[in-house]
Amino acid sequence: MSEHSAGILRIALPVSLRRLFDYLPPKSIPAVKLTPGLRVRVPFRNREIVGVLISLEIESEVPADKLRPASEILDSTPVLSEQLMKLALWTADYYHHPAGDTLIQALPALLRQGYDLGKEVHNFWQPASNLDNQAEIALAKARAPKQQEAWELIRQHPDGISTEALRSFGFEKPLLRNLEKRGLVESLTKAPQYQMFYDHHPLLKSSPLVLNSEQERALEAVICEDQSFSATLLHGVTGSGKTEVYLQAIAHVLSQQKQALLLVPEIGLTPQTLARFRERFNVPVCVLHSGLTDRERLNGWLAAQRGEAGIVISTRSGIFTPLYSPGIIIVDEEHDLSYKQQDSVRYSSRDLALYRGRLENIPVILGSATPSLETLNNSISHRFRYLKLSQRAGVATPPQLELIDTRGQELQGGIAPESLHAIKDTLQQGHQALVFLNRRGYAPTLTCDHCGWLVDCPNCDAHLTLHRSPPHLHCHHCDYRQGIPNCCPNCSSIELSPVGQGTERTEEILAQLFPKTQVLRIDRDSMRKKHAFQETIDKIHKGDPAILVGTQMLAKGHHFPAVTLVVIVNADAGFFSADFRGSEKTGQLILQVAGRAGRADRPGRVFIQTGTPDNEQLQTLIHKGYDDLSKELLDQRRSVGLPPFSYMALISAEATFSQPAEEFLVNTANLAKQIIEVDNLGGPEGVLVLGPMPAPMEKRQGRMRYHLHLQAKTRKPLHNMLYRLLPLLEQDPLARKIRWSVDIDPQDMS
Ligand SMILES: Nc1ncnc2c1ncn2[C@@H]1O[C@H](COP(=O)(O)OP(=O)(O)OP(=O)(O)O)[C@@H](O)[C@H]1O
Ligand SMILES: [Zn+2]
Repeated sequence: MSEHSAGILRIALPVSLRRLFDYLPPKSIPAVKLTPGLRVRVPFRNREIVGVLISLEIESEVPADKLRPASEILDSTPVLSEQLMKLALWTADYYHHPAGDTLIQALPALLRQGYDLGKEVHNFWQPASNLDNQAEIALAKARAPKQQEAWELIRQHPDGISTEALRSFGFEKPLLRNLEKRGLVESLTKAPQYQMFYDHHPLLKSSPLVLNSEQERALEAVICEDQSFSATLLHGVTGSGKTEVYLQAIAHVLSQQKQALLLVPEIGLTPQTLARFRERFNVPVCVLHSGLTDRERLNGWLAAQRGEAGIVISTRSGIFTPLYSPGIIIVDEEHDLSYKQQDSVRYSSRDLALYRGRLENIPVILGSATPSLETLNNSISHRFRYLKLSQRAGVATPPQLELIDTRGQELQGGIAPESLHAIKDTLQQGHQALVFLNRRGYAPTLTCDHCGWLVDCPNCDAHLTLHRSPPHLHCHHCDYRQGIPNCCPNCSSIELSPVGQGTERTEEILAQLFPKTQVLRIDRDSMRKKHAFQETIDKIHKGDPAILVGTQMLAKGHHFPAVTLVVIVNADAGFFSADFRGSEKTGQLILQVAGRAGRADRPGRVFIQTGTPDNEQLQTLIHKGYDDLSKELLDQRRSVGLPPFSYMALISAEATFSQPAEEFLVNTANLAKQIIEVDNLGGPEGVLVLGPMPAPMEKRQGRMRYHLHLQAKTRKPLHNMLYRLLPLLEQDPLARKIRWSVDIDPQDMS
């Protein structure tokens, strides 16, 4: 133990060790006051790394002669607020991940790498100094509304407005360069200057819709209180106008000079959603998602931290976005699996949103048409307030769901005759039809008609998917690709045929059947090019008759007014999945896809094709709806003690060969059982150890995978056992030979 009068810096470092590290202050005394949340550069082993100061201590367990000084304090003010540090440390604790690594991941990449915020200069735009009004007249004549809008904004800022601020209003660089060419504006670089979001007047650009009575009640419930912490489930059927409630709740928050954080699923961040926010508000809206460069991400992060952006819209990792004056957190489509991080710190940002709301003492809204069973259960037990929007907004009516029995039917491109008829009718009426198929590629696999050989991935327990454009075989689990063989490698027959349907094949067949109609395919393959998605969405919005064929990408969050028919091909397979969440997820997906039909003034129909029309859960979903299905599923979960009526941790191990991975989990199971015994964590309320067992997909990416489940009725014993277990696992020599991980509240059990 050593005592140090100048203080000891306790620092979180991005390393895999489950502890914090002690350093002395840097030799050259920093000019800034040492406060938690500053970044510090320190020597670690034989390199220098960036960490975050957690606390100042007087003594250390490290002997005085072993303590090293930090190299440099990187910031003058903390990059992480006290609340965000608490959030990150809670995340590390709850998800049993090393604190340093968790904390560092809460920062944008450039800050992790030690980027110097002190030397920052920003790009600004201001009216040209030798502006002549001919240029203005020319612009007015040019009928370029977006340029006109940008020009008016810049004109209101004689001292310049930053490129970043302009971007958050939706004005990108090329447009600004155009204004520059016209001689209207000029750009300059200078030290950052900030304009607070509430200094933009008025706050609203366009007026809100008149709410229906359910929306009105929901809005009042959310904003009437003192804006302190509350958790609300907004359960609104598809098209019920949840987004309008969010918009108006946000307007209220902004008027109190507070900011809003809206989380959306990775796939839900549609350009229309963003456009809707930018049309409504006259404050900068900052958008954070995986497609940004490091610089763009940092800029957005800073705009939120400094209070320049009034609204932050972000996917999962945005839950750690710093806010100058937090006012509300909204998690849209809260049931979506993309909120759960599947590697490194396996957090659920929906669950973190609730914890953050508590820390910041602000309301949290979880919205969905198909809430997760966890969230529904929380509202049944009154932990969350429950608000329902049971009607579609405006004049739209709920879509009518029909089951199509495909047994004994001749399908074309996977589509039943009755569905084809309906597509034809829909097109004749001048509307659009949407065909949903959860399989991209041409066909799920390729077979030999002669000997029955199927083409398998060499690295995974999976078939290769056949793709036609360009022609190849592709593993969707490990990305392995190969050419299409000319003959069967088993019997040399040249009769190889595709098995089953993929979006490419359905698109091809529909294009043959409806040669005069445009068939638009929307999946990850067809949307790979940069502007492809936006271009296709624009085509759909034109409203001309069309058939849309797509995967999940098309299913969620979109508002296509001309779609009046939805055909769901084989979505019910998930009801038979081995995963205990299979039925829940399938029910949600079917309803989300169905929800795309009839969202405007024309009623919608939904055909659900199935080979198992008698399936009870499918029947419940169609005839009684999601409320009844979710009640049944909750009863089942309760009777067998599965989440949300129990808590789970999944310990996974994988290696090139089975033996070390399996042995590691056998050791883990034994250690777990010893801890249960010694610490008295067993019994009916205690921890159950299940496994080890092979993972449902035993081989993936060339590795053999095993699972061990730990389960308990309450959280506490499970976490107490993990606190004891995990440090022991780190000491197992096998731990270094294999890959292993802990997943708390696991969602993906494959
Ligand atoms: N009070 C209202 N009056 C008229 N139209 C409304 C009203 N509220 C919402 N709408 C319109 O109804 C449509 C659907 O609303 P919105 O997108 O907000 O629904 P949602 O519940 O978020 O949908 P989903 O969950 O299916 O994506 C939109 O076009 C919206 O402009
Ligand atoms: Zn593979």
